[in-house]
Amino acid sequence: MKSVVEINNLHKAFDKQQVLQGVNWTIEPGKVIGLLGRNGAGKSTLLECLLGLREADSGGSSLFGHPAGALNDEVRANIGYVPQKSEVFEWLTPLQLLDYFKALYPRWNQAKVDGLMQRWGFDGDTANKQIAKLSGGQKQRLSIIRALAHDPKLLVLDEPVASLDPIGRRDFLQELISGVIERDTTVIFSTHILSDLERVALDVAFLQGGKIVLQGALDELLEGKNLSLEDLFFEVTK
Ligand SMILES: Nc1ncnc2c1ncn2[C@@H]1O[C@H](COP(=O)(O)OP(=O)(O)OP(=O)(O)O)[C@@H](O)[C@H]1O
Repeated sequence: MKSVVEINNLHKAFDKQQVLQGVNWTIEPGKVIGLLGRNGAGKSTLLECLLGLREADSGGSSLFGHPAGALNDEVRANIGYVPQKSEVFEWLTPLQLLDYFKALYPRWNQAKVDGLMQRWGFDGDTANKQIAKLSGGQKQRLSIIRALAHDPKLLVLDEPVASLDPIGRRDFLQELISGVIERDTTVIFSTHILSDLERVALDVAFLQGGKIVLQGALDELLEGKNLSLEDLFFEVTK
């Protein structure tokens, strides 16, 4: 089966700081992968390069067999992305934002959007409030709804739950488990919340020293070692 993501020898530096130093990473369809690494390890940079949103210095990424820097509309329509922080479109209201994106995508699951809007607190005034005036967690919820709305085949989430309260996190994980994983969507998400990751991710990948140093099925990585995921994190990233 064709890989959803294929990254070959990817390098990226900011000024003299080498952040990614030869990342090789292949992700097969239907995988749900948690991307782990210390603060500043380069997770956001890697996810941006992976999606073609940031140009690499050398090496490259391809998505569904197409170079990430030159994706056609059809491939683009199969990708959902939740950035760590997004400050674009802040002058719109949530309803206006979703209407705007609806017009851009050939496929749009309005029933899913309506359900999530209602369950995730956008059923009253909040839906018509300027996004700039929403809380950090409300903005993050909206960003997740936008990324799920077109039923993407590849979902990339950069610390999607960082601003969410415990109920918001539980709701998000439930949505991920029931709505996304069951449809065989490939999911890559970075997080520092290991307990959440253990609930949904079957695979983990560790970014350390500018490379993916360890990747595999979570249960296999922990099997027989008498280690928790936190222990493994310390061991791999120290
Ligand atoms: N636009 C930029 N200009 C200069 N340096 C940058 C830029 N973006 C990121 N960096 C640097 O690259 C390194 C990796 O940053 P990145 O945000 O990718 O890490 P991260 O693993 O996502 O961190 P965190 O877990 O804290 O979110 C950091 O040292 C950061 O300062």
